[in-house]
Amino acid sequence: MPVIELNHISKYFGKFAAVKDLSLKVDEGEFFGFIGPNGAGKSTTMNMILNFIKCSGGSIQLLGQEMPAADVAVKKRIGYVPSDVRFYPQLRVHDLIRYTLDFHHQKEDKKELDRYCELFEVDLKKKFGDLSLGNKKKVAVVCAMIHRPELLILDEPTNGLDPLMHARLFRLMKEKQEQGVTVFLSSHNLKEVEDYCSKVAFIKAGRLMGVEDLTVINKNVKIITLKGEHLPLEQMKAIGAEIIKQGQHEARLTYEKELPVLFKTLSEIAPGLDDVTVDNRDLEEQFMSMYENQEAERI
Ligand SMILES: Nc1ncnc2c1ncn2[C@@H]1O[C@H](COP(=O)(O)OP(=O)(O)OP(=O)(O)O)[C@@H](O)[C@H]1O
Repeated sequence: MPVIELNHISKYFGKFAAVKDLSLKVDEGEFFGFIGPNGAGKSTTMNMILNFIKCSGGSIQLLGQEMPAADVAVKKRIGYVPSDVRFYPQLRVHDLIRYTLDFHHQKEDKKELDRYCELFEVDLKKKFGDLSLGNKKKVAVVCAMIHRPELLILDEPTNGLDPLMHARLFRLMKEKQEQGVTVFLSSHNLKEVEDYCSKVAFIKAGRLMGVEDLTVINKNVKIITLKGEHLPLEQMKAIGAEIIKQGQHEARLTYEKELPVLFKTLSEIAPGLDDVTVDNRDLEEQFMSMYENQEAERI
């Protein structure tokens, strides 16, 4: 069953389309990455999902219920970490967590709270306004998880966290997903998305560029970089390689056919070149080639 279902949603700010005709399904128990360059429309999409802003068009179903009609009922089942964390500065962290639990009609589980506080080094006695950016983010993470949500929506949750906390947060999200929680997160950290997510959606200029299953995305795809005075691109194209970037003395190509054919061709062309490298394609390469090749329009 889809936990998040977006049907042709759009968001216009005046005439500017921040999100345009975006349809997406996130199934129960998935660890779903939502990636795209700055200003692509990730936060706008999340804000529409959570009914913080109204869609200009399209419809949204969350946890099987129609939004915005089911707003409060659905939000009780969701944990959310915003990209820009803002709570009342005068509130102590412990009070903030108590209010979160009250909203979700839940009692404090001391053992669980202690575990999160230890994991993220959160000081319950501090005033929220006195915390650093990273520590505010960690409090937001605890607030998002403490009421045991079925769906976690996290907007660049690792922003401001140090590498140790990055790792701890991703491990905790993975643990939640293994317990059946659906995780939907936007991120600029492609390595982490690649390591943890089962699916990834690419968004650019407000449009969905594609959804990829990360278990198959990079299988058998090679990235070949050729450097030299004369690049034998026709010979590479003849064996099925596709050019993804071409400069005067350097070209990058993808290849996903028979490897013996590739290596035979490379051994023939290598003597005329300055350098040849062959790598497995990773998410970063996929991301870069997708963004370099396609320029979506905004109307
Ligand atoms: N309230 C608003 N009024 C006008 N334009 C807006 C508004 N909110 C967002 N935008 C524009 O919509 C576009 C998408 O912004 P959004 O914050 O969704 O991008 P993002 O993918 O989350 O970016 P980042 O990775 O930098 O956080 C941007 O060009 C942004 O300037």
